[in-house]
Amino acid sequence: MSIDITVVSGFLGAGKTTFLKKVISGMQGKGALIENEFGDIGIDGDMFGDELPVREIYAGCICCSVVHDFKKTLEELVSSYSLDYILIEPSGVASLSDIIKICDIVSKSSKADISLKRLITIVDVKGFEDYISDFGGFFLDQIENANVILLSHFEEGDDEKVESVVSRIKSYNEKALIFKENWYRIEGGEILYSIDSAESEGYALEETEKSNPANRTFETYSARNTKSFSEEEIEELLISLKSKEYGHVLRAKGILTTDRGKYVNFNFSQYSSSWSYVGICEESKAVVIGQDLNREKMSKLFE
Ligand SMILES: Nc1nc2c(ncn2[C@@H]2O[C@H](COP(=O)(O)OP(=O)(O)OP(=O)(O)O)[C@@H](O)[C@H]2O)c(=O)[nH]1
Repeated sequence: MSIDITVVSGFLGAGKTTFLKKVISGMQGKGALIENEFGDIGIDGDMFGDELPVREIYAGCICCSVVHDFKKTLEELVSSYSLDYILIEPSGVASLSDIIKICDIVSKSSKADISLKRLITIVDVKGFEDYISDFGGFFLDQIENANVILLSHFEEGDDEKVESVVSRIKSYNEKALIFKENWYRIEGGEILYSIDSAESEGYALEETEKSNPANRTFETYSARNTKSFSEEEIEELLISLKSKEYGHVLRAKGILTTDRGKYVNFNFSQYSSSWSYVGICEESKAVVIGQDLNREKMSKLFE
């Protein structure tokens, strides 16, 4: 029996973790998840509770600066645990083509029967144009090498925008299955069924012109044991991260405590932000990814 690998890539905040959380319960057999975060602190791993074993690799991308950790983790998983499937969530700025290559190398060296079953990229409709023009080197590699593309961050009535993004995606990758429905509103098993019942073209590596490594293009700020916030202050925080006051913030997320002793999960990108109450967490923490970050101001905000 082969071990099916599903890679869920997509730019910062596209919805990778949200997608995985939805579909995990519909996966058949015994599996594990490799969760990669560009920031110094893992946030997403906590979102999976004990649904399946999660291996977290953070402080860089599994395709470059922490590639050895990734190879080691993948080798160990394929050779020691009789798994049926492995899910991989690379950081939002990872190169999908490099991850495919690493999976191929591990497949050959371990003699394990690994099948790259789903190479999924989630495309944020709202951020599409800006991400192509500002970070094309990272973003296009994810689009060109996917065999399934899902769209995120759009609502009913956005049909024109969706069609324009779909036709741009087709110009970069005409073979991928583009799933136009709003998966965010669909039950996990149904999404998997739709993806798997469509004919897949397999994959052919596309060599995108390489950009600078992610750790030379993006920087991160992280904080543990962050201060407490009122609900109003959390709203203000999400608005203020949009201004240039803190630098060019592309993504921020974390777990904060409120002045009423509750825990809140917050999510920020330039195109959407939200927060919601979550159960008791081990610690409060925040991670910010961007460019020219103002660390002094950032630490006043969180610490
Ligand atoms: N409205 C809407 N919100 C979405 C959609 N997809 C994701 N979100 C929200 O966007 C935020 C970020 O989603 P994540 O799943 O954490 O994104 P990610 O790609 O894992 O983020 P990073 O790995 O940190 O880059 C969360 O608040 C999600 O609930 C979507 O299609 N529509």
